[in-house]
Amino acid sequence: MRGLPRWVLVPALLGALFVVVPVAATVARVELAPGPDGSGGLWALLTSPAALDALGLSVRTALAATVACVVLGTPMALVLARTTFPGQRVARALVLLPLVLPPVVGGIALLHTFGRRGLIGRHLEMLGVEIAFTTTAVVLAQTFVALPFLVLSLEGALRSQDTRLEDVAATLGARPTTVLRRVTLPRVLPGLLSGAVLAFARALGEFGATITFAGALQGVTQTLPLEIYLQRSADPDTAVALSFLLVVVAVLITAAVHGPRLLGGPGARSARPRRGGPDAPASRPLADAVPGVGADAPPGSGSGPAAPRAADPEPDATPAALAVRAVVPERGLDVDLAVAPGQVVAVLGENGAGKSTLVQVVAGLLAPGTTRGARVVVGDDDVTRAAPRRRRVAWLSQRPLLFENLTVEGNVAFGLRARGVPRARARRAARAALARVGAADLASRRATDLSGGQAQRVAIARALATDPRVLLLDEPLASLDVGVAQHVRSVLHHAQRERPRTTLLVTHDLLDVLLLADRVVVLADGRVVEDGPVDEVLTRPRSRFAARLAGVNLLAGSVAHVAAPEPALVPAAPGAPGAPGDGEGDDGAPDDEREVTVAVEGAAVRVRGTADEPLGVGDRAVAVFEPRAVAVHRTTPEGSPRNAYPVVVTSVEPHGPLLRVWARVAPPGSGDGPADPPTGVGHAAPHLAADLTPRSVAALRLAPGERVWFVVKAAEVRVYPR
Ligand SMILES: Nc1ncnc2c1ncn2[C@@H]1O[C@H](COP(=O)(O)OP(=O)(O)OP(=O)(O)O)[C@@H](O)[C@H]1O
Repeated sequence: MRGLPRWVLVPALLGALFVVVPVAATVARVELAPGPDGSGGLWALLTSPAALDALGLSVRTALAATVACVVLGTPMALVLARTTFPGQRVARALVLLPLVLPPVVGGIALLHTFGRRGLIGRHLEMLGVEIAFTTTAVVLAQTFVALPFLVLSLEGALRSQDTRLEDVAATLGARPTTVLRRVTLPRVLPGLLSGAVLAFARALGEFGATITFAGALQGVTQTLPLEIYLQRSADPDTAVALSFLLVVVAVLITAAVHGPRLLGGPGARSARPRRGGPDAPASRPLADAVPGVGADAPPGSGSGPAAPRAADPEPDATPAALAVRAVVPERGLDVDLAVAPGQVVAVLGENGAGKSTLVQVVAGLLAPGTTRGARVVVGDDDVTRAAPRRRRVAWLSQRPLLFENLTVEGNVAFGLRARGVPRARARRAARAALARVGAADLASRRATDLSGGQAQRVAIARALATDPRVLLLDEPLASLDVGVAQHVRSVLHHAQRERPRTTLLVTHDLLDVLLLADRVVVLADGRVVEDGPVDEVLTRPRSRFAARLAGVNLLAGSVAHVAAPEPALVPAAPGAPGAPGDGEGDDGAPDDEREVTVAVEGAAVRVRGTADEPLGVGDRAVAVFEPRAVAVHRTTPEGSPRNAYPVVVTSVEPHGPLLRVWARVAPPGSGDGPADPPTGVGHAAPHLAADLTPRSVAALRLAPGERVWFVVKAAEVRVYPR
């Protein structure tokens, strides 16, 4: 009752009574014992030939209708839940029409379709096939009214599932049919069972369509509801006894299917997605449950340039290069990227920059666009049009996305089995892959019974077990605690050292970049804005994102002034002071250093610094300086050569023994003190950091919204071309 008002109980109870009392009233009317003349009595009534005929017919036809509903309804639910096509809403409404149609209307519709003069019936009759008023007609009528129940139930279950598991299965090499059989359907089994039960119950109780389309011939079309209806006036006791029987049959069947749920069976998994009893039938590896799995993907059966081969558990070939040109306008992505064999490229960028979209394009989950030249090439194979399973590109996302219906070993062996590796060999390889990530002891665990770090290690083993040519790591450590992330990071590090793989690593974490990557690519608004070796990008960032990652301030803009002499235009005579090779310029700085002033984008300010690369007026440039080089003043500072910026403090946060004060450059306000309003600074304005001691922060009374001045000496600012 927690969180619910007590009055809710009253209508809830009334509703329950409304359902239960009529059933109880019927049951109360049942005469169990025979009358004084020896006639009647429940047993005699139920075992009369007419009752037995009706019961047998009802159960047989309802079962047949349920099978028909499963066979037809499952694909219908899949199409409705997993595809989009024009007129889908209309199609869905039509499929569900029997739910709202009076059954007798359904019977008439069936008669006009399958009757002797019906649309299809007249052709069937020419072939000597008659359907109306036969047992087949009963099954058709029951299927007609019961089908929407299965479709609705299964479609709901399918829609609530995370489709990325199917994407993972596809990238591991599974064919669509294998994905459906081993990933999709096992996960929606409870929904399928509920739908089948509902369909059976509906078929068992079907009356209107049956009597219209099939009539009431004892033993042929006279099902239990029809028998009850016919006996109602002729023999009310028999009608009551048969009604009782229908209630008992319905209750028994519902309990039979839903019962295991209460005992921790397959249904239990939907109620408790993370935990389940070890005896649950669905917890068996599906490889055991489905004989011959993988037989539809024999080794080397694929066609096309990147056809899969049976994965070798032993590391083999040299890593493949990756080239991707992707233009996906609806996601704002326009990227051209080439990755050397075995290189680990950290893909960085703000939220929404396009990192995951790039990864999806490489994995084959998203087309690279229709622009000329759009392509994905792995090694020598152009896989632009190849299905994910044919690319041998493994994809690891933020969530481990393990297959819940499989054990840990079953998960890791999945890709190998999907590629046709025999079961025993796949299991051996899976155990070896688990051992490599330090998870050998987890092999027989259920995938749902793992911690986040364990699950992610298993996911890594699963990705590596198929020996992918390219590894896509989309923030695989993002959802882990710091300690666990460190462990998983070192697992990845060792895996890469043991067997270098061409890798795209999407991350927001500096440690990932430092420990795992060789190169950094920064995306902004779907474009590559920075690309270079890790050390270069972190020491000389040219994008705001890289600067923030490296913990330095960056002001981007264009060169407004270069102090004479222009570096490249006025070369000094060899040997003369300031000439190349003499080691020093006029001011004691290295001779190729020049003072450069940059007009900053997004703020009406300039920054002066030194550049050691040739730069001319108008060139795009970035000015970089450390937060510890920034002094903070309450009033406008005097003196030169200094850069001074009016800023509004946005936050103060701990940074080792210091405090980092974040502030946005803002036009000088009406004075010192709090800005009005404090948030009135545009988000495009440069965001700068200053590292101060807690004492200084207290003395300056720095708090969000305060207007102060950030001051940095020109000698502390390095300017680089963009
Ligand atoms: N399924 C989708 N359908 C349509 N647009 C999408 C979809 N997923 C992402 N987008 C859009 O595509 C752009 C790039 O998104 P993407 O997820 O690739 O960014 P990201 O750099 O990975 O971001 P994050 O760091 O938040 O994961 C964003 O504008 C986003 O809103």
